[in-house]
Amino acid sequence: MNYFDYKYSFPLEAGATLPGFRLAYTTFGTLNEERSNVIWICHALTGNADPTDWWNGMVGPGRYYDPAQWFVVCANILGSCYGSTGPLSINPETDEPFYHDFPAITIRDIVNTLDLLRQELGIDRIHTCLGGSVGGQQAVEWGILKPGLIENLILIATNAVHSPWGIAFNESQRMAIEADPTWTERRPDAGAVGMKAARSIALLSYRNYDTYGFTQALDNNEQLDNYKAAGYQRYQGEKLVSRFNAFTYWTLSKVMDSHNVGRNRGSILKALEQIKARTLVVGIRSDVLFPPAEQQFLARHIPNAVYEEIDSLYGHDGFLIEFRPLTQIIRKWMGAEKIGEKVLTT
Ligand SMILES: CC(=O)SCCNC(=O)CCNC(=O)[C@H](O)C(C)(C)COP(=O)(O)OP(=O)(O)OC[C@H]1O[C@@H](n2cnc3c(N)ncnc32)[C@H](O)[C@@H]1OP(=O)(O)O
Ligand SMILES: N[C@@H](CCO)C(=O)O
Repeated sequence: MNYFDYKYSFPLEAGATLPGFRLAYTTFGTLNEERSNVIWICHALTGNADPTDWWNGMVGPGRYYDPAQWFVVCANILGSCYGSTGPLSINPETDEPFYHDFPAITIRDIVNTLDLLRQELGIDRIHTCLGGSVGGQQAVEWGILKPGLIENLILIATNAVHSPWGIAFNESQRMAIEADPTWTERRPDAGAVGMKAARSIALLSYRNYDTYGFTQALDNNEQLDNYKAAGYQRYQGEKLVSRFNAFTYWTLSKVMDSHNVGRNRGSILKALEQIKARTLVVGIRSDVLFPPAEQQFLARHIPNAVYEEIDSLYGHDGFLIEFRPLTQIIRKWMGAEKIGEKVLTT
């Protein structure tokens, strides 16, 4: 793991200022002489800086993004808890962790920190920037913020503005955290029980009716309790608690809520029109959180974007699982002769 320490005050979009920040990041492969082989991967809500961990079907030896050919960069985002500055970091003004005092941050702030890291690494063009979900929110924002920097933009299961539906899911999760009586305490595991319930709520939006029907089917007709689906929800909550914290969860859920590429840019359409990168947008047919209509909207309004759709039993989380169709679509698009052709599959 590498660290980038930015030692200057960093004004945030919502008004507060961070007294500097740290980003944890990984790189794989070698930057070529022309500095033209950069693949920048933006991670999703609870991801980290190591895509060979959570996207191992896309990145690694023999994968589409093979470090033998590409220089792959991924940074843990501001506000997260895998090495970058977040609510559990020490606030230099108090010498104590920020906890509830961590300031409100936005996707645009996160992208500005990524861009500072990019400059530090001496990268002046990104061959491909890609991400799914919150990762895609960063990628589209970066494409607007720095037109001309990114040559190829791949936006998967993401949107231009977070939907009222998505915000409602996030608020329900924050309500679960607030209902935990420990949430007001200043300790790293405050709100952990609430976060378990929050993850359980979130899972309903990351999967769908069919996912549960297929993977958590009733054992028999005689059952009165102890259903598999119930055990699964609890297990997933426990699993997140073992690797995450409620402060970060809260902060990043707010980051999703405020994602809106149109803010202070006239309109969402005007913002999307600024993108110069050749763009591929991928939707997942069974995604109930970021439904395909959101990606079709992106593809309609980003100049020369191509839209593709994949199937997945997993719904929204399909972007973390469906490596084969994703690779096929990216390979086809990268090799596409007719750049600018719009393929809208409904
Ligand atoms: C530092 C870090 O660890 S970062 C971890 C990396 N994670 C990220 O980057 C976030 C993105 N990743 C994810 O969100 C997820 O890992 C996904 C979407 C890719 C896959 O989700 P998973 O939880 O692995 O898959 P799935 O939903 O099928 O659940 C399988 C798990 O549930 C358990 N499970 C399944 N059914 C049940 C049940 N009825 N009762 C109890 N447990 C169950 C399985 O045993 C399995 O457990 P395991 O994860 O300990 O092996
Ligand atoms: N399952 C994803 C969230 C959906 O984007 C994560 O935990 O990061």
